[in-house]
Amino acid sequence: MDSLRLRPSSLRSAPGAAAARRRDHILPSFCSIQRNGKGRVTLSIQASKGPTINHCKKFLDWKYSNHRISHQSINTSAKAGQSLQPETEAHDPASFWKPISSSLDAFYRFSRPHTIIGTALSIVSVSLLAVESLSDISPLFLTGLLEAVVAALFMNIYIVGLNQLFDIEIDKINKPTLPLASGEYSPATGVAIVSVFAAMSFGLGWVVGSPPLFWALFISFVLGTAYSVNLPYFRWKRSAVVAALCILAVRAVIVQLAFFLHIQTFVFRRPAVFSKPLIFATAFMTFFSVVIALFKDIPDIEGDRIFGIQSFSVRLGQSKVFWTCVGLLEVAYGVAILMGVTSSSLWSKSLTVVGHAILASILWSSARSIDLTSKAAITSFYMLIWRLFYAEYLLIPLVR
Ligand SMILES: CC(C)=CCC/C(C)=C/CC/C(C)=C/CC/C(C)=C/COP(=O)(O)OP(=O)(O)O
Ligand SMILES: O=C(O)Cc1cc(O)ccc1O
Repeated sequence: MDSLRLRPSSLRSAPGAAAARRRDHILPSFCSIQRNGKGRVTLSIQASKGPTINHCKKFLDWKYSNHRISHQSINTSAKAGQSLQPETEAHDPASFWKPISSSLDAFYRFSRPHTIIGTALSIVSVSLLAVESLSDISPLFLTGLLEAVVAALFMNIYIVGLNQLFDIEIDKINKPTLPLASGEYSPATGVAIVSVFAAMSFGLGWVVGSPPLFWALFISFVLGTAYSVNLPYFRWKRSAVVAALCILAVRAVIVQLAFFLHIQTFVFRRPAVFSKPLIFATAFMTFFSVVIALFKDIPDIEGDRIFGIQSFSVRLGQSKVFWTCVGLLEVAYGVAILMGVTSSSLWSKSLTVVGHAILASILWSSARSIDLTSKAAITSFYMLIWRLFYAEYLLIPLVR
């Protein structure tokens, strides 16, 4: 651990101390703060995560912007741009891998892995709905599926990356470990990454030549852009209803219908038939998309309030939104169980009923024990919702 020492006076007497105190808990994963009895504040940097002194200065600049603290008042032996890793490690072979692993770590966080897993699983799952017999699982099918998944993941990275580019200030409060908010990525790096991924997604969609795939990418691009960009008539995330509709349109409608049509009509060259499991998947994911759209903002009310984002949690309160989400999912599970009961196939009936009953009870027992005053608990519950989303896509191909 290397450390930066701040002048004690700058943290005690400066104006705006209350505002800065509110930010005291906001630290990127590589920083921690200790105060001693004499009012001296030490910010410790975990060198293994690879931040440079510039990252730390940028972060301190923001965090203590209400204090009279300048770059000059930070005492450190490291020079600007220099990594905080100790010099003795310079020739250590392990130090060769550190920048690589910290870049991979930053890109991993930038890609919002929970959304990536959700997109990949959902496309594989709906593609399987077009499979009629084992002989359909051919190289033709696997290539068509792979092309669709890769193109969608590129677009997913564009959408979530663009969102981070336009939310840098909000994320400094709500999600300070995201690489643009923490200063690990400069805005120029962010712009370069999202541009390359959008271009690769459209490039792949164009080369494949599947109309449903191309339209799926294009509509997701338009909605993902309109959701985040700060231009007149856009930044639809400001309105909770429009924001939820964007997510619903992509996750509930486009993913189910367009990716099914890509496999059914473009890969298999069969007529489009909207089967019972496909209608079930679209209806179920309508509930799930609304829940994701509402729930993702529950832990974020502090930053959203400051930046005028009128999320349902900001308007109605966290507890109301939390229980609405749990209620919506329980209703969806109830409908799924009823659908399972009406199935003519015994194995599908049993798996659908038992599977959904298990998921519904996991949700209910976790909801009853949550501490809604803890941001960490709400965030981990949000991840449980994503795991239930993944589990649903494992069940959907079994619905007959
Ligand atoms: C290409 C295909 C078919 C899928 C992409 C899969 C995605 C990303 C679907 C979501 C569609 C969409 C319009 C999303 C916009 C939502 C978004 C970027 C939400 C981020 O919400 P914020 O609350 O702003 O951000 P944080 O969660 O980072 O706080
Ligand atoms: O993908 C989605 O359905 C919505 C979404 C949720 C989230 O927590 C972060 C990014 C994002 O796009």
